[in-house]
Amino acid sequence: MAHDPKFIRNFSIVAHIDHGKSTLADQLLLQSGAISQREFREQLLDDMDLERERGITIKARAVSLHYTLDGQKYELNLIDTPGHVDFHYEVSRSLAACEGAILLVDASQGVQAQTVANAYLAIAGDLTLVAALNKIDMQAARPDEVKEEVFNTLGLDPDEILAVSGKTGVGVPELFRTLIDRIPAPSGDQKAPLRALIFDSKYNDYQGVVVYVRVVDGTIRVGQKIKLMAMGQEYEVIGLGQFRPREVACDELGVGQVGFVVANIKQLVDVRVGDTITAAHRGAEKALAGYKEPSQVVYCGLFPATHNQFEDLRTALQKLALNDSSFTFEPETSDALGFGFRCGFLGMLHMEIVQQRLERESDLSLVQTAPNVTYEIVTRKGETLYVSNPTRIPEPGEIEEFREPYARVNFLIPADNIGVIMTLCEERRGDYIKTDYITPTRVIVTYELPLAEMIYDLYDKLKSATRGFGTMDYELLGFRPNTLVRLDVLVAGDRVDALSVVVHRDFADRRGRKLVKKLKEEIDRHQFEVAIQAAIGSKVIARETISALRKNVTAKCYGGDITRKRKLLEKQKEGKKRMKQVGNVEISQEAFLSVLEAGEA
Ligand SMILES: Nc1nc2c(ncn2[C@@H]2O[C@H](COP(=O)(O)OP(=O)(O)OP(=O)(O)O)[C@@H](O)[C@H]2O)c(=O)[nH]1
Repeated sequence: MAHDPKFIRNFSIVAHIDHGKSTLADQLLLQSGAISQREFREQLLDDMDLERERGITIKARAVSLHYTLDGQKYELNLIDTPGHVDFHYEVSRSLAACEGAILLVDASQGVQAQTVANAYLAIAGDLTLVAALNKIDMQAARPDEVKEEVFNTLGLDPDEILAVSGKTGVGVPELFRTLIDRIPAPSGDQKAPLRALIFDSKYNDYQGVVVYVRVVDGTIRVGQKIKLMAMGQEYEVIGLGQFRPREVACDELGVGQVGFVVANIKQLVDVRVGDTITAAHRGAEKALAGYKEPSQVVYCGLFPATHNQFEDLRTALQKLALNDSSFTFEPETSDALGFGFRCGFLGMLHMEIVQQRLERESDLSLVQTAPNVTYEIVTRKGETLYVSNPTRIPEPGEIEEFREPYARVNFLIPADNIGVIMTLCEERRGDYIKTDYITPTRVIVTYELPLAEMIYDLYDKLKSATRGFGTMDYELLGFRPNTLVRLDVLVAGDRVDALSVVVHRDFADRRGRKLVKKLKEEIDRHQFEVAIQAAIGSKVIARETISALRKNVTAKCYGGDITRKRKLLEKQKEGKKRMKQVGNVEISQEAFLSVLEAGEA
């Protein structure tokens, strides 16, 4: 097939989570003949187990399909994007390879926080937006109102908004026509030296690194020597192809085409997403505009529950990093927990996913410390430090200014819930910015909040406060100074480094009291009395005591009641996996995370 860019369209689907992107993508494949009815039902695009279970797309994918409109054959390249707020970064990098995007909105749920956020990402990337209401087969669909919401939030013309069903396929032929009519064809220079944008990469046991590219200028050919411009490395192209959705090999990819390159690249770290591929001989002078590095915003320590599994954990992390270059890890030593790793993630959901994959794929049992953010600290000596581990925070006397990251958060909620959301944010040291009505009953409330106050449970709190109807989105704003202190915990007189947290001074006393109380509940009684203290520097601000176990209590527990005994044993077995011996005291995984709950207002 000739690669006339005139007949190529590159686009993404952007939507709020669960608004039906994957289903629509599959429907596009079905209606273009790329997959069969049976395959359609099997949800082809989400091939990771975890994704399927959780119903979210984690990694961006690119699929090429061929569609004939009015006798002309078109190549349509669909680049799938994740919808969750943690994965903004992946959305932007996928969008950079496109000229257009389908903005998909669930016709019953209406505009949600990530509908707005993702639409803005597409607009910022100068893409043509094709708005479509999805799930119009549903009884609860309310197309007219939702069109109005799209108009009020994004200013898109209601008359141009399509209505489709990814499930039944209704409206999809018209969607194809609109995509072809409205999205501009790629406009590269066929004669110029090769420039291809790397928008994703994936590790594969057989081929090494598979690089996803969009050719901007020139042509890439099998056998050609190429250079990755940022890294400066040269490789020979040993394979090229497209996903349709199965791998289909080809000899070359021309202007505007999207496909994959195999070139004997050994490790994911050798490739930088956003880099430009050019020819090794007489290549392009100037690279394409790359994009930002992913920024890890949440950190936590991961420690093997048993001491001898450190190397296993390292192996497991390295393996995972082969396919996810957006999380980081480095060795960390904790007095309390021994050897482990400090890991950085794009957000809370990302953290949860990584942890689950680790446990699932490597049979490790892990102890996780409370997540925290990175702090910017200016010392009395004038140095600026970035600290993502509370135990590394200098003593109070050495700190000139203590700064924490802030985010601007948009809550899209029913107007009835404005009050609860405001209370939620005020309790979390939020600064109110504004309220915008998108319809008389739905609003966007904007706050600026310390990131540390958001990472644990803000999302869950929002969901329960709005009975599931509220959604949120955030963008990082940078660091701001605050009166922050490190709160330490001493168990039986020893500081347990893994329990240290950073808190605002005004909340420290209350937090300290709650924390020791919570720990008292979480730590089992021992044969001796255990004191639990919260301290700032050397000043103890709260204390609880776990009294010693009396012999006859155990005797009773392990006595006649057989079901109770069994339950106890089971619980013990379960708990054992995640217990850590700290000095003479056993501390459970729950206790390590309880520092978070103690943060709740
Ligand atoms: N009735 C109806 N249900 C749909 C339609 N499209 C998707 N769904 C359902 O909506 C849910 C979410 O669909 P997905 O395609 O997984 O949504 P998604 O946007 O890809 O989700 P993420 O990748 O997690 O963002 C699934 O239960 C689908 O079966 C539709 O047109 N009609």
